Amino acid sequence: MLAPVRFEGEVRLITQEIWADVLGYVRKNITEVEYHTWFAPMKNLGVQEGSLVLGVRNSFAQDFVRRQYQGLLEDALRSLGAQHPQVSFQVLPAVQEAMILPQDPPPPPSPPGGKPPPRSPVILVPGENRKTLNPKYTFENFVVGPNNNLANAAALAVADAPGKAYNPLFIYGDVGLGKTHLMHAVGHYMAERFPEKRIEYVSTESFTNDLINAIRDDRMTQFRNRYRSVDLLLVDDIQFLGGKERTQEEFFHTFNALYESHKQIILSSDRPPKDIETLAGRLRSRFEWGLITDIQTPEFETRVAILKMNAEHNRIDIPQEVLELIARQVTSNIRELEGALMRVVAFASLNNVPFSRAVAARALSNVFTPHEVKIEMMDVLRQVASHFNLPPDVIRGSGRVREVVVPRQVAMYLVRELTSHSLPEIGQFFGRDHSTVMHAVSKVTEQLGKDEELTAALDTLRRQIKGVEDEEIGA
Ligand SMILES: Nc1ncnc2c1ncn2[C@@H]1O[C@H](COP(=O)(O)OP(=O)(O)OP(=O)(O)O)[C@@H](O)[C@H]1O
Repeated sequence: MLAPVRFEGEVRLITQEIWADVLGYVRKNITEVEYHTWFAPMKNLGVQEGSLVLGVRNSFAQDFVRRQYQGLLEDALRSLGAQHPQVSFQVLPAVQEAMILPQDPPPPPSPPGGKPPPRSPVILVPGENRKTLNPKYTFENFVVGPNNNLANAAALAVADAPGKAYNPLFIYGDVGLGKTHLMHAVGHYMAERFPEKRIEYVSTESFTNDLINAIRDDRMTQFRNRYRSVDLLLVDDIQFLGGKERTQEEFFHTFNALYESHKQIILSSDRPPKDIETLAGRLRSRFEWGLITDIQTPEFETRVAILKMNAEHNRIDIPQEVLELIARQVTSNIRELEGALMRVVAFASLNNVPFSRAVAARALSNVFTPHEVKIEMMDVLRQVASHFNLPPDVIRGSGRVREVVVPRQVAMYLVRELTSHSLPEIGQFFGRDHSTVMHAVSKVTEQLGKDEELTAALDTLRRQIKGVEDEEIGA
């Protein structure tokens, strides 16, 4: 997802997602010919000292693009929130240039009317059996929480005893919750232990397209060999089989062939087999033969842990409170959660400012509207505790000295104001009953306007809790 780039000085990153937004903006403002000539081959090299560095093929392109398009690129960055956008260009060394060209040469054409050339014998080189797997999607990189621990345990069991533990393993859940990641993790695990095993990962869409092409080109034997000779078959988004009779028929035979020879099958779907409409009964029942497990949306702590792991992975030093703010804003899709983190990283890099809650709130304000920010009681407690320089547990504890009582009342007051929790819920959180909360709220209300220090503290705290401090974000 990220394009981490090491520079001599500061290491900065910019996401492919942001780069895609920049390209989208540019494309709307120039002709297609210009776009394909100058922008399609460009490479995003990341951000260095607030400047977006773009790789171009040679010094001619460097001069031309600088003269013609620098302003447009800066406008694009401005539209994404950069306050002082800067763009610079670097001629790519030959190796990096190669990376922007298509990786695989096109397949040689089949001789007209003749059979396709025979397949050369397959020699597996290390890693060859997992070339369709995303290197990032391993068990080590999978954060386990209450939302996915069953699916994770099932995947581990399958990885340990492929074809024996649960066959098929059927993982379902909403978009972007880690189904593909877990499937690939099994693949990596198996590839490491058994380098000679054949592993095939395919989306249902690719399986369908392969089938259509095989029928069209009269290559059904090849098609069948490909899918029926594997040791581990991973099929993503199997719900797309619904309504495709011919593909279902072919998949049915593939499934049987693998199952009968004790080869492992893992399927992912956005819903359980019983909810896949127009799926042939015999396939549905086969999908139910093994184990069906789901992945739910992750809770707050798991979301923070995922962000933390991502940041560490990319060597980004980002404060916990910023991660927490991001985790509160994106609650239901881990792909979006990771995108939000990268948006914040890119925003801070482009504006050359350190990470803070304010920067994160600004970076995400175009994507997530403030009313979506859900404030938790713990947020309020943490901010109040840090404002008064007390540990959160002391505020919730039994201390009755003024230095603790006032912050406790302020915390209760702000929880009442900023969350929708009821008085008894707030009381329970603070280990008190609801009448204590009512008392705290009226005590603080009484002081408002009279006690300037308290009023100012409340204002600051409110802004901090909402992540909208008024600090100037520009460099
Ligand atoms: N528990 C987790 N720990 C770490 N990263 C995770 C976790 N769950 C998901 N991710 C990350 O979230 C992103 C989306 O995950 P993935 O593609 O596996 O989702 P999916 O459920 O297959 O989505 P879709 O239904 O769109 O195919 C990936 O980058 C993945 O690494």
